[in-house]
This record gives sequence, C-alpha cells and structure tokens, in this order.
Amino acid sequence: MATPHIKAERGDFADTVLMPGDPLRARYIADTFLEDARLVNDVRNMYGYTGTYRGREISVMGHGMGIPSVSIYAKELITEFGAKRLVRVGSCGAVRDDVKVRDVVIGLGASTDSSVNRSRFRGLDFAAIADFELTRHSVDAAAELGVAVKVGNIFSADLFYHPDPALVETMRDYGIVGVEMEAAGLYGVAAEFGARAMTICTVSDHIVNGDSLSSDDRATTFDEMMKIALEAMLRDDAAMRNPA
Ligand SMILES: O=P(O)(O)O[C@H]1O[C@H](CO)[C@@H](O)[C@H]1O
Ligand SMILES: O=c1cc[nH]c(=O)[nH]1
Repeated sequence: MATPHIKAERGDFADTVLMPGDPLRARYIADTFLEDARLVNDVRNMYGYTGTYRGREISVMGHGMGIPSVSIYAKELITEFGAKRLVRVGSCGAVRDDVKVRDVVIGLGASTDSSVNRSRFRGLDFAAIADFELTRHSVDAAAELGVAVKVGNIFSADLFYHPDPALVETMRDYGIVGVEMEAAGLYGVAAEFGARAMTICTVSDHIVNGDSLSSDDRATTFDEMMKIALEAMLRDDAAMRNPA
C-alpha cells in the first residue's frame, strides 16, 4: 500500500511516530532507543523504523526540512498508515537570552510566516497548538528525568536564511522559545486529519550570540529530548487506559 513517499504496508508503522527532520537522526533513535527496530521506509532515504520501547511499539521516521516536507509525511502517516500521535523531535535556534544551546523546548503553540494554515482555514488565522495531553505528559516526563524544559511559542520559519534581521528582535519581544521550520505545519495537518501532535526541540544554535552545535552533534546527541518524548508516550498510554 505504498504512497508516493512511503513504501510500506499498513501495519508497518505504529500508531505513534517520533519524527526528526533528519533521517539520520531517525536511524540514531532507532539504533539507540528501540528494540528489534526494522526499516519500514527508505524512499528518498527518508528512513522510517518500527520497533519497541519498553515493550511499546513505536515508529520513528524523518520528515525532512520545512513545512511542505513535514506536511507530506505527516498526512500520509495519518491517513494511509494509521498514525495517531506524531511527535516532532527536532532542533531549533534560540533567540532569547534565557534559552541556551542544548536546552530543550516544547512548542505549545507555533507561530509562522507560512500561509499553509490560512490555506486550510479559509484565510483566517488558525491557532496552531500542540496536543495538551502530549504536552503535559512530556513536561511530567522531563521533570522525572530531571531535565528542565521551556514550554511556549515556537516560530516555524519558511526561510532558514531569513532576509529580515529585525524579525529576531520581534521574536525576542514576543518570547518565542525556539525557531524551527515545521511545527506550525505539523499542527495544522494533525488538526485537519484528526491526529494528535507535539513538537519538542533541542536548541542547536543561538541566533543572537552565535553558539552552535555541529551537524554530527545534531544527529546523535539529543538523548535527553528523545527520552522525554518516549517516556511521555508511555505516560500518555497509561492516562488513556485510566482516564481521570
Ligand atoms: O533538525 P531538524 O529536526 O531538521 O529541525 C531544524 O533543522 C532544519 C534546519 O537546519 C529544519 O528542519 C529545522 O526545523
Ligand atoms: O530552523 C532552524 C533550526 C535551527 N536554527 C535555526 O536558526 N533555525
């Protein structure tokens, strides 16, 4: 049951998919955190794997860079492969002085200069937000793991190399916790197709002071964030089994 971008069968993916932008980070997550991980997609080298984490079936697949790319993969995973929870595990830039390289941030909301959500929401301003329960369970998982997280408004930029330097000042003024390129699109797709989504990112560079991680570090050193995301899924499962 292949789609144009995913060559797999229904049942090859779990209902829960962790999604980094970088397919090599997907491979790293599968190798490091999943048991019995098997490759379920390699179309365009956008690697997808399914395995288990503490007995729970979990998939991980790259989504590429930018809202158009994540929108394709998220839509196909939801409508053709039964995904119900999509968690972007990404990297982002920081603009605020109190957010530093390697900090972990959660995109409770996602502002954007992209028009995709206006396209799907009749030209109006759709509030692109993360699933509340996934966010709550991620915050709780982070607390248990002893990792500080900042939760707030992410900015999903269409342009990595933005021509307007003043935008950074506006983002600082409005308390943006991280700048990346997909969350607003992922939240829009999830809303459109009835799935739950969240974005958690590790800060890879500071746009104002110039601190940064290498591309190798970005592929392989985000373990705290991965553990938070995986443990949050188990907490979310437990809460669904025993609703308060
Ligand atoms: O590291 P990932 O998850 O790809 O996330 C960030 O990195 C890419 C830009 O370098 C964009 O995809 C941006 O959102
Ligand atoms: O999209 C991104 C990712 C990391 N850093 C940025 O400035 N932008």
